[in-house]
Amino acid sequence: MTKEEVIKALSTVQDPDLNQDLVTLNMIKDLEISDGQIRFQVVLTTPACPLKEKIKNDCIEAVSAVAGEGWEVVPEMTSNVTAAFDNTPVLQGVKNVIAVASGKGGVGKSTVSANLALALARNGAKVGLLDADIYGPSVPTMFNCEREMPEVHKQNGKDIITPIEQYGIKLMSIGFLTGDNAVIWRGPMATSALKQFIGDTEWGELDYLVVDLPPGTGDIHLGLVQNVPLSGAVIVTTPQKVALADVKKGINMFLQPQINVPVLGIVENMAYFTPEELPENKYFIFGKDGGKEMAEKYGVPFLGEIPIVQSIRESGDSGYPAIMKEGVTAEAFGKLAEEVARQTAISNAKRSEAKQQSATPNF
Ligand SMILES: Nc1ncnc2c1ncn2[C@@H]1O[C@H](COP(=O)(O)OP(=O)(O)OP(=O)(O)O)[C@@H](O)[C@H]1O
Repeated sequence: MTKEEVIKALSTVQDPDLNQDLVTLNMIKDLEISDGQIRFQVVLTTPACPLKEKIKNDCIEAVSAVAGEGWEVVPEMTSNVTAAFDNTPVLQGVKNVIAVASGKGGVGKSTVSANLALALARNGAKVGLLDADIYGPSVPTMFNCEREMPEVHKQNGKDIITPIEQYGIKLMSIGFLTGDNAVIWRGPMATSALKQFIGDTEWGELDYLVVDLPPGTGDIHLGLVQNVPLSGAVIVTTPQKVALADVKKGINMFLQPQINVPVLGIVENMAYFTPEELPENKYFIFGKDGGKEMAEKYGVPFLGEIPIVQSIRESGDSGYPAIMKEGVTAEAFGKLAEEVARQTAISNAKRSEAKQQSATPNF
């Protein structure tokens, strides 16, 4: 067997999400052929790739078919999360900024943000969570670090904030800086405070920074999307008709031409009630499939359903997010994280393809 033959075989294996073969996508690294073994790395675009097993099996099948008997094919599945943009002046070192938004309050946006961030980290990614809900910061309570004060140091005459680390992710919330004192920010002041707060936090290297936005579609949102390079937005809704009507506003905000942020998809929170001890029993108390139908209507991906489970509320209040305990909720948030990571990778691939095409001269 030669390396060329192996590469040729691997160039028949497609990444089903990105619709290109692994060799063209530059995903094959460190190919070695020795002692009856063909070893290589497959570098996926996210550690949470739900297609990991399929791609691995496709590689083994394609190479084995060419190599024949007597060869063992050993792909090593690794990952390198793709970045939304190269060399952005804001948030350098942060590959993807994912905004979590909702058209209206109380749909569980903060709960989804916190558990999504932890689920991404559980799959091996470097993750930060920014609580941009400056009117009602909830990260300090949800992560049991209400008494923490982030360290501030001077760098080139500027105050730089070190985020708090808890449960393996980096956290920043205006709540850390204001304590119990409610802050009344007005439009432009809120935008500039938030901009400073984001830019002056030392995040270091992150694969994903999840941003929990305030509810609604106001000035803060516009300010944020204009000042921070967002990979995409996740819209949280509940199944009721009234909540779904607000989703439209949320989607439209991100898609308007001067904003133009891809909507990674819709997640339906509180999709149905389930008793934790009987997870197969599902009660669709607010109606069924509203989020899914909304996603279809607007042509955006449906990212998944999160059930209403008593422990989600309890764990949020006790500072120990639900995903940290095995069970039906950990499973639901795990699937959501896989889907968000997947849609981010797809969106990044589309963006870089469009960039290459616009850079290619048209003869
Ligand atoms: N799937 C769920 N099951 C049970 N309780 C939930 C679920 N999702 C959220 N909750 C609870 O609902 C309440 C509101 O959730 P959360 O604070 O996340 O909403 P929000 O949309 O961020 O609110 P706000 O608009 O105030 O920012 C919290 O007490 C939370 O624990």
